[in-house]
Amino acid sequence: MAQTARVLIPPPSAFQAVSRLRQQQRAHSTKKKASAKDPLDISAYPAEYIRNFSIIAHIDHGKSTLADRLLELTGTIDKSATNKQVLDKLKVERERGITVKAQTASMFYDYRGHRYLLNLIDTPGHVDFSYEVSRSLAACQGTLLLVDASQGIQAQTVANFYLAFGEDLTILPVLNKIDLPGADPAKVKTQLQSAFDMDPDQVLAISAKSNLNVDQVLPLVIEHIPPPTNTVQQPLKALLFDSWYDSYVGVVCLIRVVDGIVRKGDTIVSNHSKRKYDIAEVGIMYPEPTPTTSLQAGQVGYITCNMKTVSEAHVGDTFYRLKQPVDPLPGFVPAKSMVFSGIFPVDSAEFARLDESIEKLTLNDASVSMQKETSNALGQGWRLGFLGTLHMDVFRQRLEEEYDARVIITQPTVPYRVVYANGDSKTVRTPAEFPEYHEMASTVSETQEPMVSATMIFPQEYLGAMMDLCSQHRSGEQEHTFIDESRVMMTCKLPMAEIVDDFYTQLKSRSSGYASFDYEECGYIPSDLVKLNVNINRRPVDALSVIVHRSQVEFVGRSIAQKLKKVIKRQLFEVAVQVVAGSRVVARETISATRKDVTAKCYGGDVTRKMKLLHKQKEGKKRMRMIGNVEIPQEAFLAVIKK
Ligand SMILES: Nc1nc2c(ncn2[C@@H]2O[C@H](COP(=O)(O)OP(=O)(O)OP(=O)(O)O)[C@@H](O)[C@H]2O)c(=O)[nH]1
Repeated sequence: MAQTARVLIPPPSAFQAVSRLRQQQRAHSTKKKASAKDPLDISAYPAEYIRNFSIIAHIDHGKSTLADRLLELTGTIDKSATNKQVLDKLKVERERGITVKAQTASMFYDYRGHRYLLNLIDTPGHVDFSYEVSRSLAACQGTLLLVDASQGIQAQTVANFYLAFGEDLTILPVLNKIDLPGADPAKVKTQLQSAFDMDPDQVLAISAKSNLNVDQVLPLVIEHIPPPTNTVQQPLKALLFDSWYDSYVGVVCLIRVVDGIVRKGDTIVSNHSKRKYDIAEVGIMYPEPTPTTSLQAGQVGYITCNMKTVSEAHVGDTFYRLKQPVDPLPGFVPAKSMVFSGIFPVDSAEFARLDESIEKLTLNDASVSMQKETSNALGQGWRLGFLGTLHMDVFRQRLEEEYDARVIITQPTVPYRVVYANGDSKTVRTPAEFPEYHEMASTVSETQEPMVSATMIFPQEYLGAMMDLCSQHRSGEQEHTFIDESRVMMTCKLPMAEIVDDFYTQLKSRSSGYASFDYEECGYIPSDLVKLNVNINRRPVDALSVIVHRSQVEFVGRSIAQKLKKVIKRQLFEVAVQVVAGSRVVARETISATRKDVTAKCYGGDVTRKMKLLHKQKEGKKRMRMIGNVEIPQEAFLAVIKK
């Protein structure tokens, strides 16, 4: 029941002051957390006055901008110019202008005489991060489906709609960017009607940038999204849906309290590991972690406890109170890695440090799978599984920027399957595991590759170019339908290996950026696969091996040899680069001999200058790998990845 008289949180103006103070604290020192303050009492918010919702959309349709506006409107953050995209917290997100990690923020909002506690989850738009979206949706009862009024429905609009639909959430369509001259709200409303059977009259049209109609968003949320169920009297049942590592407080778990109540000092048990934890702090993301006296049924917030290692926070886990076990929540289907790549430290002395960094980073990103790997050429490293190539690239960037790591990433591969003559089969995640040429005929009965079902949406004038692109990437039969008079939705099956390569870049360039793309995995088909090995001066460099379809052997082989020729520096002797399929040389390049004297330009005396140059050369060499007697630069591995 409503207990408005007991609202103990400060009024919005005081919140602004707290928020401002917090920002100042953040700017000057990151040492002191808000935990020094008295905890907020949010027990006066029963489920009835809570709304948990997310914003989903295609990439760049304005989710983070709308989230900013809502946080400003509720006084959760200032309207200052520095408060841009506050929920895109990672450096990589700000640099690339994309959301990679779903973020939660709580707000208080007065509506029709009541104060509501609203929990908003901003989700990523890119297909590689859709796992983040599905986890976030498990903490919500409804979602805003945001569509750019100038671009209309795109591939991830469709994919995200079906994710939310599958979770049985209330979906509220919102058109954004109606301030743009190219915006055509009427047309996009028709698209929403024909694609999702939505009533055009129920679609709210806003501009998150200019604040137009943004004040109508939260009333829409309160009136149409159902509150969570009020089960505060029942034993504690909480879903762990996200977690991260904070260097001051350790592991932070984001939870949705489904039943009961949880407070500081309680002892809870993880259903996954059956380990006990004492809760050190509970709180809400406001938008920074802000302690509260409790979290109760329907509320979304964080807990910190005595979790020692980052791997203990198992996303999808259910927590319950000690001695009061409950039926666990269904959790999540584990994210399936689509792209596997080897990661090795540039300097092998950094292995232990990199191991720790990767472990921390994978806690913040449960969709990365990890296993140790040893390469003849690169030493000890890891084989990591990612959801896509952007995901892989973002992971690498975060390792380098947030953990100051220097790594070599090998050519990504998809999980192939090898069926042996004796009936056994195995999934192959690295070229090293793939049978050699001579073994194929005697022991292997079939090789298979994973396929995806791809959806593309684009203006109809690009239909020919898109059909061409798919055919060149070994697509199956293509089907297309018109979603309005000028836009086409095309679907087809493609080998996953084709899309981890440069498919997306080509799709964008051939459609002048207008085509959008989404895919989901759809099983394996038999495929004639061949392993290509690279020999440098007759020594195999296992980290450069690739698995390709037989039809691509010559083309890929030539391209690898040419790229390596460009990036491997000339040595004091001649270097032969060979790409081989079994004993057959598919392509060969020769790098002629030279001698590089870095001090050549230093005429005359200054010995310190010469020393400096020689030292610099030595530093540069740390980024090299010796394969036999040939130095291979880091760029060689990157060159093979890039087309
Ligand atoms: N003109 C106009 N531009 C907008 C509006 N809303 C957002 N933008 C701009 O659109 C771009 C993308 O906005 P974001 O909020 O980062 O989009 P997003 O959906 O969060 O992006 P991802 O998280 O990467 O999927 C930014 O340059 C915004 O300034 C709007 O209402 N009008």
